[in-house]
Amino acid sequence: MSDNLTLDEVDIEVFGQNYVFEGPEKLLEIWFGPSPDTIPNSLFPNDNDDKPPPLKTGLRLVERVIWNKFLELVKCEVLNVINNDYMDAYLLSESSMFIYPHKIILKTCGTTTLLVALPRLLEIASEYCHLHKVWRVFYSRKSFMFPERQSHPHKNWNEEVKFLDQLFENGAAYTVGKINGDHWFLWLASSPDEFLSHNSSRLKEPSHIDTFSYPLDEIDQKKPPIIIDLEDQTIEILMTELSTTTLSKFYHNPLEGESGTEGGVRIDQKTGLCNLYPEAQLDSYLFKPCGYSANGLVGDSYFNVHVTPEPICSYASFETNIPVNSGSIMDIIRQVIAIFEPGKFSVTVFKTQEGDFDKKFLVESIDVIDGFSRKDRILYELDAKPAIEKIRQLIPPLLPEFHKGQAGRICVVGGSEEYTGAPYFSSFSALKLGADIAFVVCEPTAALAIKNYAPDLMVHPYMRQSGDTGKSLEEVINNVTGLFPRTHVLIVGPGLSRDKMMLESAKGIITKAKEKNLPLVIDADGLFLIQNHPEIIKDYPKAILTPNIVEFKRLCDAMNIKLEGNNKDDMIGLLGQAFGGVTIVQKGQYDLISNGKEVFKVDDKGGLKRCGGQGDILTGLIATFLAWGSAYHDKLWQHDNSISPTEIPMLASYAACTLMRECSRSAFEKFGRAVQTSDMINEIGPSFQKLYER
Ligand SMILES: NC(=O)C1=CN([C@@H]2O[C@H](COP(=O)(O)OP(=O)(O)OC[C@H]3O[C@@H](n4cnc5c(N)ncnc54)[C@H](OP(=O)(O)O)[C@@H]3O)[C@@H](O)[C@H]2O)[C@@H](O)CC1
Ligand SMILES: Nc1ncnc2c1ncn2[C@@H]1O[C@H](COP(=O)(O)OP(=O)(O)OP(=O)(O)O)[C@@H](O)[C@H]1O
Repeated sequence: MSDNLTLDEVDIEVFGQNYVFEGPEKLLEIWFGPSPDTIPNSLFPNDNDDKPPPLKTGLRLVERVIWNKFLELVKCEVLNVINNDYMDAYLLSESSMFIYPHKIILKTCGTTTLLVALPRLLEIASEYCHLHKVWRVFYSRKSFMFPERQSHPHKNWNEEVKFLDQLFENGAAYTVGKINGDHWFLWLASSPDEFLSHNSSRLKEPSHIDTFSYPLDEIDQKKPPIIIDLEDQTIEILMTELSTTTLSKFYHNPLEGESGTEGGVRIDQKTGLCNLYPEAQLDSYLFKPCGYSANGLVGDSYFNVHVTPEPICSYASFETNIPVNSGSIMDIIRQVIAIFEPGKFSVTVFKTQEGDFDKKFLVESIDVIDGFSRKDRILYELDAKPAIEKIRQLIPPLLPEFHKGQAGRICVVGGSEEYTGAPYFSSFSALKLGADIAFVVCEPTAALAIKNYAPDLMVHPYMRQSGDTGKSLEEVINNVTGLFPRTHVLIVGPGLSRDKMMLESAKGIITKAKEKNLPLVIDADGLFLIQNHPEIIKDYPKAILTPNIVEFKRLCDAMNIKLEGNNKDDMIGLLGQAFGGVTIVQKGQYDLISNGKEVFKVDDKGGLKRCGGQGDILTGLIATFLAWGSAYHDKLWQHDNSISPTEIPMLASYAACTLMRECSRSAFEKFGRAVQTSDMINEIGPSFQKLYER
């Protein structure tokens, strides 16, 4: 840059009078699987080591010359490549490309023709990596500054959507923000039949999109099912009207040294960009006469920075998938803003999962920055979680023609001299969620207490503890099974106690329930019974076991599943397999749900008080969702019957776990340390409304 010329004059001298550059990038993410280990032929060196595997698999096997050719279609070229164990990061003449084994992220600015190259990208994945199916696709960009300069299909959003829709069926296109101001376009599609924990959007089956779940009859006993943690988060800070002082730093001044990589390093230091993530492996580049790009790698995450410093179209972007939380997001925004001194900026946080903080809270935590006034704050839920969408279909509508009992009749077998709260929590939660009728079958002294808490419950004092006179084991079992014609789902265990007669009765009741094909939820002392007699429940796919951490370990011991040599999170799949397709709900800091074939993970935020009885609420919730699943298959109301009966236990468990955590979160928010299980029961209605009512 000449000392005597203004930046505008430099631009005119170098580029000519009408030169402008389109800084805002097009961003494409193609996922061929949820994680590197879902990609065929992943080369994991040892199953047992904790250190990350080399991950030099999948898309990373494609040779550089192939990518070079591919990038010609995009109209950009490679300037430099860096890599680490997790990915290869390409610095491009027009932005960046990140290649993981299972996904590719391509971001290009100017008048590049990114989408034109997409069919070739799918061919490359198929030809060189045997990746014939795509699992998730995102395409997004901010509204262009100079749309008239773009080429097909980027001339307008409708053309881009049409282009993508032709490649993948049932994509969803969104516009977010002010149509007559800054706005964003987003197109996305993901696999239709997800076995996942949470929050990614879901569409119907596109030609290139498929899932990776195992059919039950193909279970490989040695291989644990894949655990899908879809946590993925991208933050973008897009800045315009950068200060002249800042802009001048991104011009090449021959007196200071070379441009290119050497110049990039100079800029990193001059601007403080190298301090954003001091631990990052940084690859930066100064263009001639101006402009700057950088890729940074931090473990399995990246960031990139691109700067268009011409004053007439000044623009800088910062993007990262390095996780932030609501505490640290302001720090990173402030740091970036301080470096670029923009006149205007926008922040986009794209999250597939709430993780350890509420997304609403995250958006609200993006505070006002000194010197700026906020014009807009938008929380946009792009699409419901796939499982949630299915669960919504299972919820019976409230119709005037329905009669008493059709929306669910739940029977809880539990409640002893010692424990009266547990069966009450379980049965009352079922009612609060929307079951019509709840019975409690318990020991006579417990019956008195429970009748006093809740006249809404029907309490049958049929159970007997050892030493009680007046009823034989057979009579007890017959009395309880007499309720079966009026029962949709049976819960066994809350407050049952470990009394021998109570456990023997429970055993007989479970056996009879199986003969009647009744869905079963087994918890607490019911699990103690199963731990000693796993054969009672083995191979009964209509059973759900809900162990806490201690009960889970005992069940694993009973089924001879050893922790040594197995990843902690793999155990649930193995236990589900060992029980022959019974659904296991492993409760804890996060909940894992598995039928031995798939694993759902639920880590939505819960409260911080661990009062006794929360597990009992969960059983009541699961049972009600199960009852609704039966009503769905009995065609109680009109629907498309798209959900198979075998999906119900996993979906019901998922629904109940998400709901339970939301109840505990909201009750804790109100009462803090004083919160009680009964306060959580009061949150069932509002929480259900929030999560599941349309
Ligand atoms: N209000 C009522 O009426 C309620 C009644 N209930 C009924 O009580 C009955 C017994 O149920 P339970 O859970 O106390 O027995 P069980 O699992 O054998 O635990 C034994 C020991 O294991 C431990 N431990 C347990 N959980 C753990 C964890 N997550 N993480 C770590 N450790 C854990 C813990 O050991 P500690 O902490 O004392 O060392 C505990 O003492 C059953 O009928 C149930 O339905 C409950 O539903 C609550 C509300
Ligand atoms: N550390 C945690 N963080 C968040 N939620 C948790 C945590 N631990 C348990 N939970 C939730 O609390 C509920 C009950 O789980 P818990 O492990 O306490 O079962 P439990 O011992 O059978 O309960 P109960 O007291 O009814 O016998 C579950 O929904 C679980 O997800």
